[in-house]
Amino acid sequence: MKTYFKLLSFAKPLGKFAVPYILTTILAVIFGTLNLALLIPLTDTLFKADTNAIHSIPFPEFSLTLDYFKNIFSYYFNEIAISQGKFGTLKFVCVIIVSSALLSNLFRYISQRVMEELRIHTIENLRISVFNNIMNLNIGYFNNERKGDIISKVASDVQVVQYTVTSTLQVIFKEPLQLVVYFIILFKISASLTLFSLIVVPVSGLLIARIVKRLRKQARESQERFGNMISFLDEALSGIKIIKAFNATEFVKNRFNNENKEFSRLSRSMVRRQQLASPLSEFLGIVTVAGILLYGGNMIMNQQNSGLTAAEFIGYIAIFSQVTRPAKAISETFTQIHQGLAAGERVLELIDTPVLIVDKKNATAAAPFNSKIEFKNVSFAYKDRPVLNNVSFTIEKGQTVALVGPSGSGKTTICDLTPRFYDINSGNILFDGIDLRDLKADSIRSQIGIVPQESVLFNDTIFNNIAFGKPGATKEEVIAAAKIANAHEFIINTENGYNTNVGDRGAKLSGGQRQRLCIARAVLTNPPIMLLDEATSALDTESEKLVQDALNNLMKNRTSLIIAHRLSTVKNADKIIVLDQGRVIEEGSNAELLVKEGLYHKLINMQSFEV
Ligand SMILES: Nc1ncnc2c1ncn2[C@@H]1O[C@H](COP(=O)(O)OP(=O)(O)OP(=O)(O)O)[C@@H](O)[C@H]1O
Repeated sequence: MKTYFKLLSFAKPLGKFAVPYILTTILAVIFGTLNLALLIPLTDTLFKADTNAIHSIPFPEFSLTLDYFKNIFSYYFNEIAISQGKFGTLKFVCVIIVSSALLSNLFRYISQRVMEELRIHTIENLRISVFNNIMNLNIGYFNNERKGDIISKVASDVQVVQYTVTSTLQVIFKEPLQLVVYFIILFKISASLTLFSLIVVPVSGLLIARIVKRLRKQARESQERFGNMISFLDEALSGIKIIKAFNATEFVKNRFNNENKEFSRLSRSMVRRQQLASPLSEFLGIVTVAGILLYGGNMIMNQQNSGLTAAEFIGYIAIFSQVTRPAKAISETFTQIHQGLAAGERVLELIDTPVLIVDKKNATAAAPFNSKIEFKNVSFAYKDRPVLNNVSFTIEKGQTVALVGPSGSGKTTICDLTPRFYDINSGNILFDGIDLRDLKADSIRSQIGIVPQESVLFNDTIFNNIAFGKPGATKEEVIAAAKIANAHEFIINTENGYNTNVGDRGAKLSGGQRQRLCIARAVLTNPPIMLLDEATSALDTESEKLVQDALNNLMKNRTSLIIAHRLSTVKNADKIIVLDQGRVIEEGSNAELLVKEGLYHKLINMQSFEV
């Protein structure tokens, strides 16, 4: 129930929808029921022996009861029967039946429109909240979650919530109201028959509750399986080249098929349960109608003093046969709501995941960078896996600092800590002497540019990929950045120049071209500090030179921290930090470190760097 109300809170402002919905639904229910109740005078007229025997009745006195309205109807009905005869009365009843059917359907249509509005509005809000929260989450969250699962929560689970949880809103109000109104009329016609029929309702309720009990757990499991399938799909699509190169298509297909089979098994079992509820309640409904036929028919046949006329009995059966419809709708909703709630829980988990890296209340905006970044006794662990141990070093403004060390020594981690993608466990990272945690994260990140090892491009035009970090950048600015990044020449030779689409993750471009676009993007935002992860993938000499020149242009007049993979980079760096197993073990210039004959010397001798 908590989940349900939490999901409903996304329907705000509920009042805007609730009032018109309730009003139109009440009217639809009233006219809908009237329609059926009119069967009684209709049958009465058809089977009445003689209208001449009818006498005038007085106009009823006003009172706010059901009987008053019934008496008004009887009055006019009587008058018409006297003046127009049998056929005239029949016409009168038919006109009223048609009018009330028209009104009932009109109001039902309006109420459904309001409900659809509410449904779409709620889901829109829910989707925005989920996506916003995902974007706000810290990078660490994504290391532990499967991308496909997140995708399936946003894409599929939100949809399930739409079709189950919000559709129950309709059922929660309308169907019970319809049931109550039907039962009022039924009681009015015959209290004893209605009491008899009421015995069956709790019995069918209990039976259905038993059937649907396991549904929620199954629904959750099946949604998780679906998430796995999307993950596989995502991985398979991104790694299609490798899959083919390693002849692993069969392996990947099998993995996907297994998940798919398991998902289908769960879906089958769930659907069977869900579908059992509806025929069961319908069957129980028919059993009740048959019971009433026996019981009520017997009353009439024996002419017992029940006050029930044949016409009333037919009207009664007609209305009672309609009772099963809202009852069925309610039972169906109960079976579906489990699926909706399970999906809702998964979506809410994502919305409620706390954003771990948030600005302190009194955080200030960092002033433009003007002196140094300092790591002071920094220790850091990914969850409980220690990675950096008491790391200290300084990057002075204008310096180029190279990080070197064996694989897994913690170079990337240091680069990720500088823009505060993670919070450290102990020590301080100081930006111009102020701890990162006392500054607004945005104000630091806006002063840091990142060129990752693997180019990150979006399926968009070249222009938009470059202008990504600077919304509203002009064409001239983008071209100037592309020129500095040695990218302009190749861009204007593409099919549509700056408007060429780069394909999924930049698939339509070469590796060197992708890198140069990423460099152009960094140039355009013009940050004073650059974090660079040098690409290790071998490019041909021509392309390599273009990229290297572009990087040199980018680093000019900036402060740079580089994960170095090239000999030229380390040689030209102002300072080299040598890491081993999360510790800084050497620090100095190329010449100083070579003299020491330590790890750096060893790395050079092992030809760990590309020339
Ligand atoms: N998200 C993560 N969760 C847990 N452990 C991680 C995570 N990312 C990295 N590590 C671990 O932290 C250590 C340092 O990783 P890091 O990526 O910083 O090394 P690196 O020096 O950049 O390595 P390489 O040169 O191979 O890129 C490694 O042992 C790695 O296994």
